[in-house]
Amino acid sequence: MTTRIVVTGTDTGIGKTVFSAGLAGLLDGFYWKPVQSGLDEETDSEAVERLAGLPSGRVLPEAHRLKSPLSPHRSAEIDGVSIEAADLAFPVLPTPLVIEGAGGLMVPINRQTRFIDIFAEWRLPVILCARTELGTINHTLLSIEALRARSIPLIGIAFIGEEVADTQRTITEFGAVRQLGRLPHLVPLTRETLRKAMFAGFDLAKIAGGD
Ligand SMILES: Nc1ncnc2c1ncn2[C@@H]1O[C@H](COP(=O)(O)OP(=O)(O)OP(=O)(O)O)[C@@H](O)[C@H]1O
Ligand SMILES: C[C@H](N)[C@H](N)CCCCCC(=O)O
Ligand SMILES: [Mg+2]
Repeated sequence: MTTRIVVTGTDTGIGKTVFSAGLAGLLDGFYWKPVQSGLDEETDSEAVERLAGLPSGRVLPEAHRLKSPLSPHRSAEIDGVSIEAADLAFPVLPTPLVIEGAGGLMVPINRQTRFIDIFAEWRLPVILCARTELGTINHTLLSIEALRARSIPLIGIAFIGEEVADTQRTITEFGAVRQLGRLPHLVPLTRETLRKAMFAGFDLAKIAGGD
């Protein structure tokens, strides 16, 4: 059973947090967003508190909370702080832990280090979230290539959005990667609709089985 899973994505704003909330709920685990940039609106951790249906204490505090909703490296500079890789040592816990990056793989945490460099150090299995809309084939295959070039274990793709069967098939075939499932855009998005959609859309054995 994989106890620590990194959730990353092909871009910012594609649904990593909602998927992470659903996954953490399904695994009855913990959630950690090491670096949160943007504090004026609901943070990722607050969204997971609202959506995951976990007991209190399961959403761990961020290592960095940065004011501006920008790339972490820039948001940190504006706040006059520096994010170091050592700040992002993941906690060792007895139960599953879902760790969410920020934006996509190449997003920098400072002027020398990107999230993908952290993931390569961690060597934890990764789930890559991807849209299903036009444009996702390129973004997803590029992300897969970047993970493979660094031997970062990739459990598979979590598609987010309406079904586009040929796009999903094209990505899994060219990427030689498992499709873990698909999370549609939920209206309304609630703890209940998310839990139902995760049970319907994903095979936990494929996910928890690891890379
Ligand atoms: N499956 C979904 N159903 C309904 N709304 C969704 C879904 N996935 C994402 N959203 C909405 O889309 C917006 C962006 O989603 P989310 O915050 O999960 O993106 P993200 O990839 O985590 O972004 P970031 O890179 O900032 O962490 C949010 O308002 C979220 O509520
Ligand atoms: C602010 C946003 N919600 C994320 N937390 C950070 C996204 C960084 C994206 C950087 C980029 O790819 O240009
Ligand atoms: Mg997020």
